[in-house]
Amino acid sequence: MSTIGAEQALKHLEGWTTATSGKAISKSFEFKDFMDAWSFMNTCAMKAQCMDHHPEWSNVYNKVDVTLTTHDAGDVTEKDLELAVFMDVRAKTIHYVPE
Ligand SMILES: C[C@H](O)[C@H](O)[C@H]1CNC2=NC(N)=NC(=O)C2=N1
Repeated sequence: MSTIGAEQALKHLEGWTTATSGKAISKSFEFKDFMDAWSFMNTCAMKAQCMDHHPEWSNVYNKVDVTLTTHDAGDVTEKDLELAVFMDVRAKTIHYVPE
């Protein structure tokens, strides 16, 4: 996996910032309610599992705080960028329809 570093990754992303002294990237996502936040996390969890690349994140009601880094590399890699792009697309398209 190639290390690209936070600064390089941020050139391709909107709303993300550097974290952990440039060794990670972070973003806070906000949704309509808990179900939208949970739906977002559910989809991203499946993507993360498929990639074998897992986010550090926390959820409070409609907010999800995400930090991405590659533990094996100790830095930001293309895998973090791929997961960040997936999260941004998912956050934009999310639409929870209650029963
Ligand atoms: C053994 C397993 O493939 C590794 O521990 C994976 C799991 N998920 C991971 N997730 C993240 N974010 N970084 C890693 O280096 C990593 N490594």
